[in-house]
Amino acid sequence: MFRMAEYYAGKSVLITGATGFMGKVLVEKLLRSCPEVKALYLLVRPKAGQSMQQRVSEMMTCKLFDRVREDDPDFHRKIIPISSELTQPGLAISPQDGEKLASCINIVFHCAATIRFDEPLKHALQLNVIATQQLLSLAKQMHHLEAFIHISTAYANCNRKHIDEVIYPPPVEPRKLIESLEWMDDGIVRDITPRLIGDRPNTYTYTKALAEFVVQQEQDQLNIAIIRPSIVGASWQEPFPGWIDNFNGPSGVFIAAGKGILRTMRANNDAVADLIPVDVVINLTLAAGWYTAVHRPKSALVYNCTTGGINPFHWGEIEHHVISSFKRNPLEQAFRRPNANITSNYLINQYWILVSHKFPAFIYDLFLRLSGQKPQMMRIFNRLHKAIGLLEYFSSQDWEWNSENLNMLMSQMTPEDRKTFNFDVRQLNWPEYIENYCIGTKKYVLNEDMSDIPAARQHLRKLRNIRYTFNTVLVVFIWRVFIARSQMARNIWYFVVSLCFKFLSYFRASSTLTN
Ligand SMILES: CCCCCCCCCCCCCCCCCC(=O)SCCNC(=O)CCNC(=O)[C@H](O)C(C)(C)COP(=O)(O)OP(=O)(O)OC[C@H]1O[C@@H](n2cnc3c(N)ncnc32)[C@H](O)[C@@H]1OP(=O)(O)O
Ligand SMILES: NC(=O)C1=CN([C@@H]2O[C@H](COP(=O)(O)OP(=O)(O)OC[C@H]3O[C@@H](n4cnc5c(N)ncnc54)[C@H](OP(=O)(O)O)[C@@H]3O)[C@@H](O)[C@H]2O)C=CC1
Repeated sequence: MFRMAEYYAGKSVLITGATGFMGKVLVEKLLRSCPEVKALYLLVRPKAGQSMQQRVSEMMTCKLFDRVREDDPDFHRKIIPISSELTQPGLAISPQDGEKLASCINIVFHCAATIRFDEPLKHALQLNVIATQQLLSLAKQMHHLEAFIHISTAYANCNRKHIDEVIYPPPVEPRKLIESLEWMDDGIVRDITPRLIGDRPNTYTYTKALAEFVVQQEQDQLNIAIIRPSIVGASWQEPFPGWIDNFNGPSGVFIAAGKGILRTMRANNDAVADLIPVDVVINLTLAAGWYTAVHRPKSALVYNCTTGGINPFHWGEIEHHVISSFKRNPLEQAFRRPNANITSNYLINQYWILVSHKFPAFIYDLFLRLSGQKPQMMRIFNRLHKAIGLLEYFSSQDWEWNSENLNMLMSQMTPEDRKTFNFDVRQLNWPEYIENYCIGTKKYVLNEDMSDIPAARQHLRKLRNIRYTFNTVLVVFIWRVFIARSQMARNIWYFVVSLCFKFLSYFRASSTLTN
């Protein structure tokens, strides 16, 4: 059987979205585990005043590439950035670059997308659907293309409860939608978006579903596979545990909880939290690239890349492990001690938002104002509420994904490849993974030093003392205001105290008897 690294040896690979979270891990893994790969062509756009060359050079200095750098300090010679803005006609690739790509590329990995949940429909359509169409056209001109791998999402069909590894009919014919939106101004598109997306929660899942259909249209002319990851989280094992570089999906929620800002969120404790580590997704993607090129399935194969059906873990458990992990390894300058409750009850959540989010934010902002500083906490909470409001759809229900193709793929790999490109999530130990994930957000997203943990713990102790003092003052205040002034309140109070006293005496007496 062909080993995967042998297959990738001498191959030229085209990657879109290489500067993104998953793209970077894909580039790193290809360079590290397939060292004979010939060249990686990355479609990159200039951004934020940086040229595409500068962006790629900066990316390669990132800690993620430390292991590759150790193995091969000259690894960057294999990386060839190609200037491309995916929302432009022809992907804004120069004719020379177009010719070069047509003559040398063997495999395409299409990762680029807008993953924002609040993206205006026109823009999401432009990037997630039209750019995919254009990339497919470019792929059809590639003389030596062996596989085209498209990264979709497990939630592209989240309007269904059970999702098979098939491409479902699209909610609308993409071509018709593109034609009709062309003449509409942004205001009209905004007004009709809820009607168009129907029972999907956002433009992201809607356009990703359309993109799958667009990809499927080319299955007679290209060897295609579609990867559908669920909620992609920090790495499990590679290149090192806990690597993560963004606030997307659960990461922002974890950080907000670790900072003691997020205290409540609407989620179903018993619903499956379908997190999937980024290295698992990338290993599966590379395996799918190899299988598609070598075995050339007759039609596009879809791989649901999820954990829920194989090794389920629930939001309630995630909450418990995130909070205890951040208590052991606190973030610096936490606003309050980490302590979050998730609930599926709307009213309870609203109550805790008021008591645990808005009230402390108001008090803190008042303190800032009085000390001559700019208030900021209410603004942070408003942004947080907007973000978690968009995520609640995914944390309040479960889905079932079939994973037959994933199992088939695993069975086709050699035992060595199964180790090198491991995507067997049965071995995933969730508490350990969540611990590394939380530490990863601290180290790689917030760039905090692990040596500062004793000081961060000291800060948490200070916050705990402030809380105890505040609670004591509150109790004394309530006592003074209500109890001391009303006979009835006093009677109730004495009744409660005497009841507690009786209970205590009873337990003391019964424990003396048993001894
Ligand atoms: C104990 C807890 C237990 C919890 C249990 C429950 C957990 C539930 C988690 C559910 C996750 C569900 C995910 C579903 C994923 C579907 C899978 C996919 O296919 S798709 C893939 C998934 N796709 C997604 O996840 C996309 C979702 N995200 C969005 O759509 C948008 O970001 C937005 C609408 C939420 C905010 O838009 P907007 O207001 O315009 O804000 P910007 O975006 O412009 O960011 C501004 C700045 O703020 C920064 N920052 C961000 N968050 C935080 C934070 N929490 N804190 C601090 N900072 C944060 C951010 O880095 C940026 O910094 P800079 O660069 O300026 O320096
Ligand atoms: N993260 C997740 O939880 C999940 C992600 N997915 C899918 O995985 C893929 C990768 O996601 P992820 O890495 O998280 O996303 P990121 O947002 O981190 O990366 C997106 C990439 O797309 C590129 N891109 C966006 N717009 C353009 C453009 N106009 N021209 C050129 N390049 C552009 C970005 O480049 P730039 O740096 O220039 O902005 C970036 O490299 C996506 O297809 C997504 O749908 C699926 C399931 C879950």
